Amino acid sequence: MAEMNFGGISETVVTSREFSLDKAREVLRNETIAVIGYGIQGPGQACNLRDNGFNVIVGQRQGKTYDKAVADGWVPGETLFSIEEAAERGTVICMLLSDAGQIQAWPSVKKYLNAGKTLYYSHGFAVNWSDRTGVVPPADIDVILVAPKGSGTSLRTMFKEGRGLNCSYAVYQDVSGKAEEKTLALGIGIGAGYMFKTTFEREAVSDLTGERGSLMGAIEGLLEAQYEVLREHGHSPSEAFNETVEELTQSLMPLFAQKGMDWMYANCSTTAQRGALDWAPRFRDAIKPVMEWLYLSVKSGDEAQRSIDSNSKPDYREGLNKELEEMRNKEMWRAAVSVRKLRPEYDGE
Ligand SMILES: NC(=O)C1=CN([C@@H]2O[C@H](COP(=O)(O)OP(=O)(O)OC[C@H]3O[C@@H](n4cnc5c(N)ncnc54)[C@H](O)[C@@H]3O)[C@@H](O)[C@H]2O)C=CC1
Ligand SMILES: CC(=O)[C@](C)(O)C(=O)O
Ligand SMILES: [Mg+2]
Ligand SMILES: [Mg+2]
Repeated sequence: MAEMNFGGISETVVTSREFSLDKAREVLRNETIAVIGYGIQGPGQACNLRDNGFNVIVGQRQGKTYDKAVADGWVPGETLFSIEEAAERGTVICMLLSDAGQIQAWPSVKKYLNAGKTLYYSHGFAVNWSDRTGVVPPADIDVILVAPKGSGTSLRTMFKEGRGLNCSYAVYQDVSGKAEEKTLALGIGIGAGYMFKTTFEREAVSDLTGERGSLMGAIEGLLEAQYEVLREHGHSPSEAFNETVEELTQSLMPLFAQKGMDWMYANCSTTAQRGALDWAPRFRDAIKPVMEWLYLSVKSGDEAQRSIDSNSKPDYREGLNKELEEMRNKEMWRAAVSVRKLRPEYDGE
């Protein structure tokens, strides 16, 4: 564990310097890690754990993602099973079904959660909103969390590049007295870059806020608003797209990712700096009430309920795909396809 100063506030973080991969392997030596669900997080975590030398099996229902598991080298009857069979065989049960799927599958997983097993999550959702999910873990098992702060797809690609994706970690129930050490071992095993400590409640609330806010919902809304205004005032799609998205992702975001926002500012014109410094507080003040509304909507459980209700429908996937198709077909994102093709490094992908 290392104490790190985050802008004046001291926090505990854990990296592979404090908790080595060898130590992680030692801690989980006698465990069979059952990754239940093979959607986005499942493949990232299961494949990283396997490549890191852990004893891993996968549980997934039949269908497209089961076939993906086979293509990734999981062998039916040896390392790939139905959800129930994996839950029975595993000693560490990693609940990586969709959050709505976890509710439906809970009765068939719960019956295999015997004393001595460990229940692992990558989200605080199921347990934090137990009044809505019905998920109440048995009292005689460890319940822990490692939540990658990014897509399972990035978890895997960053691992292959020798990098690591940051994760939060939490212990909800420590029966064995070893819950924290198992949590950290699993975090290192799945390829965490560093881990910061949280609780199930704080993870659930911050995660739903972040993804609805600046990470996904707010950024999409902001980009659309600017693109629409430029187009409504006669600017061409290529100009509107470049000035709204392409310059942000290709030039300016990497600058503030590397050395902070003031560094990005310092590398832009004095004209840009003057204007952006004036407009940033206006945007902050206009957006903050919506952020507050969002936070309270998450905190009250309303957002969790909405996601449970819509994602529990049998045709939820078709519905989501249709909405993504509508997004893809917007002029802004069709313009993006052409812009990407014009990048000098474009290689047909
Ligand atoms: N997608 C991501 O990268 C991230 C996800 N998480 C968390 O990780 C967990 C897994 O999320 P994803 O990988 O996005 O899940 P997902 O939406 O990709 O679903 C995983 C699998 O669940 C199965 N499934 C869904 N409903 C089912 C049901 N009723 N019965 C049986 N199987 C069912 C599907 O076959 C699917 O392959 C969630 O708790 C999520 O909040 C955390 C960080 C990032
Ligand atoms: C990728 C991630 O961490 C999200 C946005 O919270 C999610 O996929 O739920
Ligand atoms: Mg997240
Ligand atoms: Mg999330």
